[in-house]
Amino acid sequence: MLIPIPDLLSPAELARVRALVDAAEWVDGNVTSGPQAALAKRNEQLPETHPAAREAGAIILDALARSPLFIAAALPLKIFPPLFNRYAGGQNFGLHVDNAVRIQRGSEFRVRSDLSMTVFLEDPQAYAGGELLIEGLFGAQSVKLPAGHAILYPSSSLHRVTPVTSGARVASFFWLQSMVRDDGARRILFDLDRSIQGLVGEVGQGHAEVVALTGVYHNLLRRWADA
Ligand SMILES: O=C(O)CCC(=O)C(=O)O
Ligand SMILES: [Fe+2]
Repeated sequence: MLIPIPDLLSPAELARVRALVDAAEWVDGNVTSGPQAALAKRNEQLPETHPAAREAGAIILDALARSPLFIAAALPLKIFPPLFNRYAGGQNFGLHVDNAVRIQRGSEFRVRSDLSMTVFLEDPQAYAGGELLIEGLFGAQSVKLPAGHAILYPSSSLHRVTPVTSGARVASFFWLQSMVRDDGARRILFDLDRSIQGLVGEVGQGHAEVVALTGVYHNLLRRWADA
């Protein structure tokens, strides 16, 4: 399931993140790749431990924590510290699948990648190409969102970034481990949550059926969640 998170970053947060990452020194993106991704990956990245990446990453993590849509869709357990990439001059990332387990450099922190996320940090009009193409059951979907918007997609899906033929595409990307590992189960919970929120808008939080359905939601979550 592909879930766009519109306006994840406020304009002020976006400006701050861009000021931080634009001023930093970028390196070859293959510093964090495994051997297979290295064949496919042509871009630049901020080093994982760069102070600008840490500070900009913290802004993104704060934005995620206050997004009800993100929380409902991802049911996050552990989030890998956000990384930053940039593509220009024809750079691209060929078809690949993300590593199943990510280990943070110099720490014990490890995350099973259930979901991958890209936060777009440049306006789509400012560069040509740079679409994120994600393959799924219903074919490939092309994603190129306004700056400050994000896309959440299953880490199990094959995906690629098409060549950026003019301008530069700047983004944050990272992985997360969900409390609910199975994509189908997480989808059911998300649909149920959205329906309950819709009903709350119609009949109010205290309505008996809303209370009962909220119970169903939590009882399913209790069955499926690792917390
Ligand atoms: O740049 C992107 O949107 C995705 C990057 C990506 O797929 C990766 O680093 O594994
Ligand atoms: Fe990827």
